[in-house]
Amino acid sequence: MTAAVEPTGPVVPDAPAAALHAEGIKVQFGGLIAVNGVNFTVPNGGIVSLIGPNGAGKTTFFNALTGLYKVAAGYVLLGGRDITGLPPHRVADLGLARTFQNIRLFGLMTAEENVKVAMHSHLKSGVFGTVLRTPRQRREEKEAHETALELLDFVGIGKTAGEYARNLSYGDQRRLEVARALALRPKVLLLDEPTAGMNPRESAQFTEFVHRVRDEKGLSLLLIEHDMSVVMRVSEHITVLDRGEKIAEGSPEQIRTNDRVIEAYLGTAGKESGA
Ligand SMILES: Nc1ncnc2c1ncn2[C@@H]1O[C@H](COP(=O)(O)OP(=O)(O)OP(=O)(O)O)[C@@H](O)[C@H]1O
Repeated sequence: MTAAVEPTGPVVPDAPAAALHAEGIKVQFGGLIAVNGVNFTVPNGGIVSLIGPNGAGKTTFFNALTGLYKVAAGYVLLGGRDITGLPPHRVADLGLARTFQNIRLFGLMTAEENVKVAMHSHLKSGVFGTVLRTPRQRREEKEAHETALELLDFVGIGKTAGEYARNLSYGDQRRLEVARALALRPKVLLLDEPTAGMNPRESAQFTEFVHRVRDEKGLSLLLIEHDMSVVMRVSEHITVLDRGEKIAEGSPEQIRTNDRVIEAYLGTAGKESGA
């Protein structure tokens, strides 16, 4: 593989040609092994879901991928580059962005300001530019304003640009989180329970939205999702965790009919959920 010029992390020569690849990931909290030797791949342009019962280790695995938790063993490759052990902000700069299970917005900032804050790492003007309001800084401000509005439009909440984040509906706050993650210009986007709290209509629209994000922004996506009807509709590939271990992976059809998955998680509800 050819080494792209990036500021950190060695290029691993035989890394699988994937957007994101994790190998042998282990995360421990004292004596508890929350994730145990998990291998995992998000193909370029793929939409992958991570599912499993409560406490299976899904969020812990996400946190290990994004540098929030330290791994006890294993490594993570983003586009073939080793990002293991890098702090979350470096991981985000290198192209792995995420949303959180519990929405993390600045409630007393407007929707537009929330998106602009995320763009900060891409702006070139330093402290002096900010203080002196140089022409470059004014130009960047204008561009940031336009990009923020474009992103808000893209996620379907352009009209709320001037509203405080805390006044938006729950579904719109989730969309704002996605806009903010997209402002980082990621290569891979991780969504942690994106439809939690959405009404059935919003959940149904969400499937189409995820495909649009992938197609129009050229991203790969990884989701943790509890709503099985969403999982089965949105995913091209599903990985199932149970008690920290990967117990199955495959297409929605393969997962729906996998005996081990049915026993551990889906029960009859999984068999009944539509494709
Ligand atoms: N910060 C932590 N300290 C100690 N134990 C933790 C911590 N975070 C998670 N755990 C434990 O690790 C295991 C995996 O939890 P995790 O939250 O990753 O599961 P999950 O699959 O995301 O569950 P849910 O679907 O309920 O969000 C659980 O036993 C949990 O109690």
